[in-house]
Amino acid sequence: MKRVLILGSTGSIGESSLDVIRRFPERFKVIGLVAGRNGRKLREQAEIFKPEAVCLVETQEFFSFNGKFYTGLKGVKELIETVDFDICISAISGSAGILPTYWAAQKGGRLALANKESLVCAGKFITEVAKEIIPVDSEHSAIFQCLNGERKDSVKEIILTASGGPFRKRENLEDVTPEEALKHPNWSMGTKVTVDSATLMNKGLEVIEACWLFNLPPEKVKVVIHPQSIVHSLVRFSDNSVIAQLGVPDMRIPIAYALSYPERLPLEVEELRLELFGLELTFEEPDTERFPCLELAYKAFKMGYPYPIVLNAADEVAVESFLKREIPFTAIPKVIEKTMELADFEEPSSVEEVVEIDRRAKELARKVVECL
Ligand SMILES: NC(=O)C1=CN([C@@H]2O[C@H](COP(=O)(O)OP(=O)(O)OC[C@H]3O[C@@H](n4cnc5c(N)ncnc54)[C@H](OP(=O)(O)O)[C@@H]3O)[C@@H](O)[C@H]2O)C=CC1
Ligand SMILES: CC(=O)[C@@H](O)[C@H](O)COP(=O)(O)O
Ligand SMILES: [Mn+2]
Repeated sequence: MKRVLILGSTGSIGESSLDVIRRFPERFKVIGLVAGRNGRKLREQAEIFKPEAVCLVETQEFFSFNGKFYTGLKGVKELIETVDFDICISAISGSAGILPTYWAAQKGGRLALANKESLVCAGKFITEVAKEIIPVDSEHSAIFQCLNGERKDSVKEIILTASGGPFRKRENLEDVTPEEALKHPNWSMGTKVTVDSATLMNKGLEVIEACWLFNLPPEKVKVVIHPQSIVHSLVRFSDNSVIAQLGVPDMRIPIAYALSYPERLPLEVEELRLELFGLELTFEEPDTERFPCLELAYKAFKMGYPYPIVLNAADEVAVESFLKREIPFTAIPKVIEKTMELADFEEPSSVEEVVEIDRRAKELARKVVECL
């Protein structure tokens, strides 16, 4: 029986994780749940899964519950230190996930990682302390599966697939609305990652995530647009064999794999039936002129610390401003580029310094937004 802690249990990945765990009660037990501000949903989850401890980080709200109740960021730290878990699913959205992910990695056990922002910003520190990281992000889970049993020196390059988002074919991006940006063609996800998919920043963050996870230089991490989101990613080997992982777009598949690796669970989700649907699998180059965020991410990673932290912070501010209709969709990459230009921060020497740079870079990005 594996004891599972979920950071971000009330979100899209959190709920899909609970759905997987619920199907295998003999294999997994929920031991702790951490959420931001959705006390109502956390309470329902606590009633069903009966964890030893819960934490609401962003409100002082409290509900009576037969276990330990923590609040605030200090509360997450205490919960992680106190609760004895085998697997932590890291699924808080954004840079709010950096410290909880780091603390969970430090504690030992398996880190089932969905929160890509924590690797983008603090990959150096998290990979230093983590005992085992199994990716949950669909592309990285695909790469991880393709690399299974292969020698690292046989890898020529990895190829991340990107759906291209809802605006792949749209001429004019100036008048894009938040409602349109929140309609992902294939995946149902939280708001931040959905808008990032529409700008291609999600793929940029995933390139950096892949560099840390698989210890590869950015030159060996490529991106191809694949609008059907069936091929989740590919690896090209030294003999020019290409191995890919395919499946229906359902996050319960990579979540289940991260929980059960090296085994596979008998997971009842929709089968991929290519012959029934006459499904076409197509691939094309990303359009980096209309979607500059992808190139900005490569640039930030090549520039090194602290630029990936600044990139991510500015993106979070820009996405929030776009969703509040303060800036147009096309201003998102402009805010990020300008914030990176103005940023004058030192290289961080600890995860606490990463968090401080994130805070200051967000302040700077807000000023950039005001000046637009
Ligand atoms: N959704 C998906 O299919 C995929 C997501 N990912 C990544 O997984 C992560 C989560 O994404 P997703 O589930 O879509 O996001 P959601 O927005 O659906 O959920 C975010 C979760 O984080 C919690 N949260 C937010 N802020 C804080 C905070 N300060 N402290 C503690 N908890 C907080 C929310 O709590 P509350 O709601 O209670 O406020 C919620 O539980 C992201 O990094 C994303 O990029 C990666 C691949 C696929
Ligand atoms: C499901 C998942 O892993 C998301 O990160 C997904 O990749 C988003 O789709 P895009 O390919 O459009 O970024
Ligand atoms: Mn992904």
